[in-house]
Amino acid sequence: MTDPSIDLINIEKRYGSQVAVRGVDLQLNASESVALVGHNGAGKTTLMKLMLGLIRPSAGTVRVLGEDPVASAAVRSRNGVGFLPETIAFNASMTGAEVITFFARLKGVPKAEGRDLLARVGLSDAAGQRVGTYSKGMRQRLGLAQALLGSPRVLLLDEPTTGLDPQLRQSFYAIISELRDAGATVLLSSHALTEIEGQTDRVAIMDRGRLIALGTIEKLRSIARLPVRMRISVESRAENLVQHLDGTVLNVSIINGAITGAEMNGFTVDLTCGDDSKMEVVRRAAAFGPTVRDIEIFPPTLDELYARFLDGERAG
Ligand SMILES: Nc1ncnc2c1ncn2[C@@H]1O[C@H](COP(=O)(O)OP(=O)(O)OP(=O)(O)O)[C@@H](O)[C@H]1O
Repeated sequence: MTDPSIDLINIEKRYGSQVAVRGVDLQLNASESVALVGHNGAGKTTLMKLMLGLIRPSAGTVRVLGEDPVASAAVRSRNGVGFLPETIAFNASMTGAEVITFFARLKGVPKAEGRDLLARVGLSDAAGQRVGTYSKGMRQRLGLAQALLGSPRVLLLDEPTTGLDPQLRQSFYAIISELRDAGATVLLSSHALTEIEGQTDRVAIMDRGRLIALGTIEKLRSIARLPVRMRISVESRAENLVQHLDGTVLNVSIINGAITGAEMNGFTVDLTCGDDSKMEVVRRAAAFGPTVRDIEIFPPTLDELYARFLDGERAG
């Protein structure tokens, strides 16, 4: 097994009496993308700053590409890290091409790579335009292009899709997947839970400086044990199906309580059930006969899982 690209061991970061991050253990590997989610002030940016070596931990160990990122000798690992900050300001009087050439020079990367990256983020046509005339989405794409200079093995992106329209977001996530497939480690922070669902391999949930959950969405679902929602569509009256299910299947509770409340348009039944009784409900519904037209299953969303983990943490 290869060493993790990012290795945080029992990290604490204090600002005076304020504890920004505490007890964080986090290992990220090559060829994986991870979303870091949490409320404002949860500690996401602080973790990224620690990984970048911009600040030192008050306690614990940070290793990025095998090195302490704060150490002056850590040039190799610093060159292997790309970063897109939450807000990035460029010189408004420079063109996009000039900006990317400037950053390419700083990183010791050939100018041609900057041009290629502008094309990759869809800014070729605007390369000769002053950045001051760019829209927020264009500036964000320019920021992403500078973060990608030098083919970094680790990419840290702080709320990267803010200001991007849905189409740009899709192309942004396509770029992230390509980089991940090519072996990079991608960590991106986000508040947009609906948007990141299915876009990253793992999700890390932070709350008030602590890492309270980490895993694939399937793993988080199995830990959270939230109910699954189901929608069954029938050709005949839905009440008959409800009567067939109710009392025959354990752990089935009808949304809105009363059986009649479970009907929608007379032909649709919404149910919730435990994940472990989901298949039993499907079997029973299928046994109801050919009048069952469709069975849809809605597992808990990342939004719901996030709320559940936060509630659990705050209650416990
Ligand atoms: N330089 C600093 N001095 C003092 N406190 C700080 C400093 N930087 C961060 N903090 C505090 O540390 C905590 C974590 O902040 P951080 O910026 O890491 O959160 P975040 O999860 O990135 O939030 P957001 O989603 O708003 O960007 C907050 O309570 C914040 O006020």
